[in-house]
Amino acid sequence: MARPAPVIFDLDGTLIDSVPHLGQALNRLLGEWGRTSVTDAMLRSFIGDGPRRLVERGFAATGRALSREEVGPALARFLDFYAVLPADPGSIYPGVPRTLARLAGAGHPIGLCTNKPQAIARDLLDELELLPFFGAIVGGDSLPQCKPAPEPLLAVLTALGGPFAGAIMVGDGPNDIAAAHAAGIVSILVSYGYGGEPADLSADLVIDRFTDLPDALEAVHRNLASPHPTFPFGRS
Ligand SMILES: O=C(O)COP(=O)(O)O
Ligand SMILES: [Mg+2]
Repeated sequence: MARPAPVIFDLDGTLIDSVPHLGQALNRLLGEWGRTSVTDAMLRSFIGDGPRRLVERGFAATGRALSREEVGPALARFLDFYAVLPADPGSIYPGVPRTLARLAGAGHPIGLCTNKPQAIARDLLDELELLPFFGAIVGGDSLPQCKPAPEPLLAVLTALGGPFAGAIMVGDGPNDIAAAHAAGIVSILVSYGYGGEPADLSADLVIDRFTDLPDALEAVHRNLASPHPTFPFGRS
């Protein structure tokens, strides 16, 4: 029997709802600069390209954009604010721990590919008691490239002991789907995250709840084992 396929997860908007904490840190920073706060809806559209872009977008949305010289110190200040916030178990989306436990129990190698800095992502997973599930973590600062480039996904697969047949990326945004596409692996979109309209993102499958994942993986497996697979991305 083929070994279970590796499953690579995005972090923000997929495993955890990071809007409250990112919002607290960003709005503290904006407040120091005399700016108005950003709303949760704005934040959702800012997340997914790492903290530097988040900070830049926060400033651009509330007044003058930061100059190139201002971005570094503003980012450092943002990360200071963010780092002191205690991880909130309530930020984990419903069913994530038990579903990860089920996948790990079935033998799926599990990895993380986020555009958050690697150390921050690792510490967060550790505090939330999710770290033991992950055999590899690649962050937005791990490589010269970040999602939507394929390199971070391929690095996760290598770190998990790949190459593998039938690897799967699970994420909430266009970067996740594009990175999977570029890496030639199957993509599953979670519809509850920050990525916008599922119809605009050409994922192989869409799930509405994290707990739908085992059934989705089964559907991927059946598809890839069929004589005429249509995953990834309508390949025939
Ligand atoms: O924008 C970020 O900081 C991270 O986003 P991601 O975990 O969805 O890649
Ligand atoms: Mg995300």
